[in-house]
Amino acid sequence: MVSSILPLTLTDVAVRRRGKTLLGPVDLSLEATGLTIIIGPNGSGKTTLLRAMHGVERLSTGAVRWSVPDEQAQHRQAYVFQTPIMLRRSVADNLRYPLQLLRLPRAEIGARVADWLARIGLEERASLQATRLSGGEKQRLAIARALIRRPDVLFLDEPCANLDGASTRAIEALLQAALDEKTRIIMTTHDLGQARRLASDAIFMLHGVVHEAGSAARFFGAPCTEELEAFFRGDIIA
Ligand SMILES: Nc1ncnc2c1ncn2[C@@H]1O[C@H](COP(=O)(O)OP(=O)(O)OP(=O)(O)O)[C@@H](O)[C@H]1O
Repeated sequence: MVSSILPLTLTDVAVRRRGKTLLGPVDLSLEATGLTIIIGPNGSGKTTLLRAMHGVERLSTGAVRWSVPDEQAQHRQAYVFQTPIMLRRSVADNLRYPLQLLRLPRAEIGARVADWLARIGLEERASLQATRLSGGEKQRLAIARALIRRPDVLFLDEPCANLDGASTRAIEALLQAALDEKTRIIMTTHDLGQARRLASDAIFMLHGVVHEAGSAARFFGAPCTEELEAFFRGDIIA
């Protein structure tokens, strides 16, 4: 494996639509390892920031750079949406598809699919149409379908929105295993408990800009701004 596509650097990144600034200016650098949590009130720009990092949001100014050329970096990252999108195929075929696109040998595809079916506990449902799975199962499958390609970086937008405790735990276990395998994870969440459980570093978005950022211990233990303290208390932030 060639060296990581990280660090990721955002320089003066802004996204404006119809005269309104949705994001920025943002200057950020994300190191090679760990899990970054992006938190903030509704509409603060979390998803826009995530999409900008992934290269799917048209920038009005600035640049997003990886340590390798953009095209290479694109191939080595994956993005999982808040509402998982299932191919109208079986559960196993949903896992097989990204590997077929990579033109991996059949035996390798078979082995990886079997491994991931077991990891997400869906071996018995391998031939079921994926659209029939429950919300939690769909999200596990969507994450597995992203990780099966072994990306350097996994972006997740609110992966546990609307999921119960058991489903959330199952997804957090998947993310922890991915971290152990050195996948870099960058995700948004509204769940502060989840943020504390998973983050190695965190970003607090407010009104489209990074209001505060830092290592998890400092960020959660000793927030620097009144707004972040208020957000942790559950106050409404204007
Ligand atoms: N394509 C677009 N055109 C115009 N406005 C947009 C567009 N996409 C997002 N917005 C607006 O940009 C702002 C930031 O949206 P974004 O989805 O990034 O926020 P968020 O922090 O992820 O919010 P939430 O927590 O509700 O998911 C919001 O006010 C949203 O309505």
